[in-house]
Amino acid sequence: MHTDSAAEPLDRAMPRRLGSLRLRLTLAVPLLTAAIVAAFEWSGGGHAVWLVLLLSAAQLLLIELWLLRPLRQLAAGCEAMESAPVPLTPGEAAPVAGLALELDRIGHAMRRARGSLWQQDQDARELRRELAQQRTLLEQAHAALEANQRELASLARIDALTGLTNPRAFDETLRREFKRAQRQRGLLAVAVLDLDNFKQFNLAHGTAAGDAALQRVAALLNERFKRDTDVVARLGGEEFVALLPGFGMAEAQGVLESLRDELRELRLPDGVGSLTLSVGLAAASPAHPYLSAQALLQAADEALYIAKHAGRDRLSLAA
Ligand SMILES: Nc1nc2c(ncn2[C@@H]2O[C@H](COP(=O)(O)OP(=O)(O)OP(=O)(O)O)[C@@H](O)[C@H]2O)c(=O)[nH]1
Repeated sequence: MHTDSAAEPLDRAMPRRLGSLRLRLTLAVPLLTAAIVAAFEWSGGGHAVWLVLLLSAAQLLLIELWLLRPLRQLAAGCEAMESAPVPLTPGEAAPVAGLALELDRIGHAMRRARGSLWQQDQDARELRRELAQQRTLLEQAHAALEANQRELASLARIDALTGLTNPRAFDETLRREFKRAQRQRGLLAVAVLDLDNFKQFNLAHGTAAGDAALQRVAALLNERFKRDTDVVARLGGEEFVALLPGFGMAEAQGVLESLRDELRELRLPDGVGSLTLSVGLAAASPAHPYLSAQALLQAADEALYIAKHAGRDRLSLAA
């Protein structure tokens, strides 16, 4: 066996060495056997027995050197690869000769490859875990964003102080209900309600008391106009509006007069006096149509103006 073959790539060295073994078996051993037979015949059955014995011994020696020893080394290499932990660095490798050394190197390379695959598998698992965490965080952020958007949308439609519908949302509803009433030839009443002398109320009791009063009035409006189709909004300051689908002038007037009475009796927080209300009312019907939702609201607003100028604390009907 040649030890300089350590530098040769293993995939080429292995077949070459096995081929060499096969050659020795097929050529050298039969030749020696033939020589032994020839010597035996030449000796004439016993005159040169020593030569036959010598050739037989040489054959046995060659078989031992060329065949059995390499095979033993091969077996030893295989056993070493299976059982003994082979050091990872070539410098630490035990000196194993020839084919066994090559087998040892193959085993060593395979173990390194297996170690590298295992490491890659671990890395992939870690990466998957991180990806799952990132996805969870992303989903949480998405949910928070949606909640914020919902809150913003709701803030955009609701008056912060009273919780009533705000003017923008009211405008949309008014247009929708007006078209519906037109389509169905139904009734639609709109009342604009304004607290009287609220500036003085604020001055007398303070802005906080004014805020509390506005909230109390809003709650009362919600209680009085609570059909599914009723909408109450705060237009701004101390001004409110009620949209009453299905109500004509007479029904709306009855409800609003009751409301004004209730408001006068309303117990305000901290017992800070009382409030009165001026109301302008307009109602659209097939007999009294309006050109647009805006025209209907304006008519109610003009009626409120008349109520204020007539002395406040009253309800005025649009012409
Ligand atoms: N406390 C409080 N006051 C408000 C709010 N918004 C508007 N106001 C006050 O409401 C008052 C409205 O005054 P005006 O427009 O003169 O109306 P008024 O005093 O009620 O007089 P008339 O409407 O003519 O009866 C002002 O003093 C505003 O500062 C609010 O959110 N909270």
